Amino acid sequence: MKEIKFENVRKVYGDTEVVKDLNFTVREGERLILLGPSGCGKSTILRMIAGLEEITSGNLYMNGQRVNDTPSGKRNVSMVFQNYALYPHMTVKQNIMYALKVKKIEKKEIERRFDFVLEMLQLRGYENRLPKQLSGGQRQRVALARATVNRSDFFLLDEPLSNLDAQLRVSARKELMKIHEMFGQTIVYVTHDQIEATTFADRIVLMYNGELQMIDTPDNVYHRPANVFTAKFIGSPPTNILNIEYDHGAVRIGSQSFLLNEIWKDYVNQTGTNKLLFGIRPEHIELSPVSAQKGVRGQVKYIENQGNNYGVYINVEGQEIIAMSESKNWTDGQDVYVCPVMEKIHFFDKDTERNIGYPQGLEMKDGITYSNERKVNV
Ligand SMILES: Nc1ncnc2c1ncn2[C@@H]1O[C@H](COP(=O)(O)OP(=O)(O)OP(=O)(O)O)[C@@H](O)[C@H]1O
Repeated sequence: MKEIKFENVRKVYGDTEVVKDLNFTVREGERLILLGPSGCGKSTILRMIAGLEEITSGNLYMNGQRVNDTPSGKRNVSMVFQNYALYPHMTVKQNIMYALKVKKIEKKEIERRFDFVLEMLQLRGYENRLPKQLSGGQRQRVALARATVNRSDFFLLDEPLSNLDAQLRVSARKELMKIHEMFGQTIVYVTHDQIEATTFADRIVLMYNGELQMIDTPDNVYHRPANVFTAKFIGSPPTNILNIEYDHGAVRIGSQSFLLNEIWKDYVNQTGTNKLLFGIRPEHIELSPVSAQKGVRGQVKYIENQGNNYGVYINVEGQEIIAMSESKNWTDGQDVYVCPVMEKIHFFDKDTERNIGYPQGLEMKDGITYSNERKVNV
């Protein structure tokens, strides 16, 4: 059971609680990404799993065993750091083989593993070089190779690709996927890059300020955000979060309103709350230059060229809304009707900022089935 379980885990430095009451399980063989802004506690969590950081309170289980007091060397983990942490005075070969020698693995088996990993990570010909004689990408592959030959149950990576350029990152990610397919380790991977997270993860743990915000698949984190923070953190530009008045199926922004479809109307009415925030992603808004019943009127503030699309910034009664448009033919000050796509809207409780959930049977246009559960954090 290559599982990692956090049970009420806290980490405190002096007076500061940097990880707060953490409860989640990393499933056997999954690729779990720890994602969140700088300082949210991602590396601390990873280092607690590795045994490099003491746990202040709570329990950490690996393979079903409580490991709070188990030294790092006995946890069956391999780790890759952002700065690779290669031994500078050792050659590529010595760096990769070092841990195996320490573990007293048979010489023939060491050579076999070394040969395999050299081939897989395209390091043949570099065996006798020192780290300083390698490029960043090559050093990164040596660090991956060193972690791979160990064949440990748990593979921990802390921003392993952040020193690489965009192209090298893509190929390194593919190599990591290959390693995972072959050895099926449980992977915990820290990044603050959401593209990296969504392309690599089976599930994402989104952290903020030491607190777990949501744990779910990349699709659900994007389409079914558990709370306002998740909705705003995932996606670029971020989800529009608007102050609204809700009244029996009408969503009012200032003096204007639009009607929800029946399925949403029934759902929100049944929750019995009208203290709501409204969420819609920029890419889920249709813009119309002419009056539209499904929308509210605003004025274009400015246009941002985003390469393949244009971000249109719109003022709706004092609130700013960003919408994506394929057209750049919008002029500053022009009236525009903002029409949210009903299948893609979100409501959050104004006080708790938690998502109130989604109506059963809400049809998603892209054919993917999302969880309709009321996602309250985990
Ligand atoms: N040894 C330490 N002593 C005191 N505070 C620390 C220590 N290590 C980390 N912290 C604090 O704990 C918080 C979480 O740090 P951590 O490195 O886990 O964040 P992170 O999410 O990995 O950030 P980044 O993406 O910038 O690496 C930060 O506020 C940091 O300043």
